[in-house]
Amino acid sequence: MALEIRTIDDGDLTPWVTAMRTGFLTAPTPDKEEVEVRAAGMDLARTQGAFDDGRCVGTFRSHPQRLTVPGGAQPAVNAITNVTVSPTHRRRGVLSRMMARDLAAAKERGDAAATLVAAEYPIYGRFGFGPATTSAAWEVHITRSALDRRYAGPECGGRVDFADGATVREHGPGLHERLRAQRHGVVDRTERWWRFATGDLPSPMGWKEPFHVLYRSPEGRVDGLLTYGVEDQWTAMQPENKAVVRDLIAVSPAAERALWHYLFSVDWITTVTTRDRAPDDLMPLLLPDPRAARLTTQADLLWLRPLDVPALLEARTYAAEGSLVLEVTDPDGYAAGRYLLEAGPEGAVCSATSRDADLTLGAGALGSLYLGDESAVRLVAAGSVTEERPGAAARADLLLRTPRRPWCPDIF
Ligand SMILES: CC(=O)SCCNC(=O)CCNC(=O)[C@H](O)C(C)(C)COP(=O)(O)OP(=O)(O)OC[C@H]1O[C@@H](n2cnc3c(N)ncnc32)[C@H](O)[C@@H]1OP(=O)(O)O
Repeated sequence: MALEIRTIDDGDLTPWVTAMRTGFLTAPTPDKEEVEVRAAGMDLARTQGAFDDGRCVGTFRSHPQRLTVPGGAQPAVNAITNVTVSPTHRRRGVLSRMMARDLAAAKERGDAAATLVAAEYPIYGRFGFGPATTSAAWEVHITRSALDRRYAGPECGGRVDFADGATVREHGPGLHERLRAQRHGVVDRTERWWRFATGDLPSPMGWKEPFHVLYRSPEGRVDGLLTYGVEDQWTAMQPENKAVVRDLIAVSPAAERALWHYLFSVDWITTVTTRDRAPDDLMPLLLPDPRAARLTTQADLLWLRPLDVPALLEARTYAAEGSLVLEVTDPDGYAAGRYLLEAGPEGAVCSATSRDADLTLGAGALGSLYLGDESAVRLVAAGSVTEERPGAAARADLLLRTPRRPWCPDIF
């Protein structure tokens, strides 16, 4: 019997979760509670399974997402996740078939783009995705930072207090909404996200209660949240505890500085590790010796696949006034065309044109340039974008690049 790819129904949930766990190399059999918790967050109409003789061997699902773009707009995008094909069925085009179905549905729905976090770099370029944000992980050796650890609370009258999970669920979503309005690359967090982060829903990935700390401004506004765990370690009667940051979001520099400074000052903690930060994170600059913050990983995080080029380019703002003609190639057709972008700090107009192109680029390269993290000049030098008119790549960079780099703090 030929391999069947279809959306799943309630009766498929346990085999579907089993197949996903198999693909992700975790113990295959889920317990009932995990299946129920996962099912509550799935839209079955957007959840595909691949079935071989009735056995689920492939998983794929998507969900609605809001992505903040430069300027603060938050267009609807199609977020893809839980992609697996069992090792017994890999490299037979199963992923390609599920991806084709999902992208067609997203285009039909009018989503401006599709997004995902790639398990491995080589998988998604062929489907028109390009790496659009960079993620950084640091290990901070506090004793080498020359930081004054005498800490008497935040500057300017703000305050830092511990919070329980319920308080985080009360204040976190509003704080995150404010962050989303000001930082491009950030994606929305659902109520479920906050429940998982605070232990209110059992996480399939396991959960250990962390410490939550809120920063309040002098006016009493919650402007920052820090969530961290601690790994206990003592050597020769000396504390060498490690704080592992799970989340640090702030909507003012004062809040950001206060939360880092607080964490760097906690007794017994000599090392702080943090992942999924922006590559231009403020944190190293808060240390008298920034070399004490060692960059342990720097890699792509959010991948973006343009589906509606005019809608996407019109959603963001630009660093300068200018125009650009882009010839976008896309074997799947969704983003293909020649577009005139007339851009400026207040927004842009983008429409099909017959004018000569300034740059020729694939959908994935446009995905990489869109949030401002990548440089067109660099992609031309690497051979993945063609400059049709001298100076066009530098002009594209003047328009597209952003003062702060995009940051996607969440893996989904
Ligand atoms: C958003 C997320 O969920 S990311 C998680 C992705 N999942 C994983 O990494 C789990 C482990 N891996 C898997 O489950 C599978 O190998 C998948 C999903 C990555 C690929 O599924 P497959 O059905 O084998 O992919 P498919 O056969 O459609 O491959 C299409 C093309 O991509 C290539 N490809 C697929 N996966 C990879 C990979 N990991 N590395 C390099 N190339 C790859 C194939 O070689 C093929 O190339 P070709 O057309 O030139 O022959």
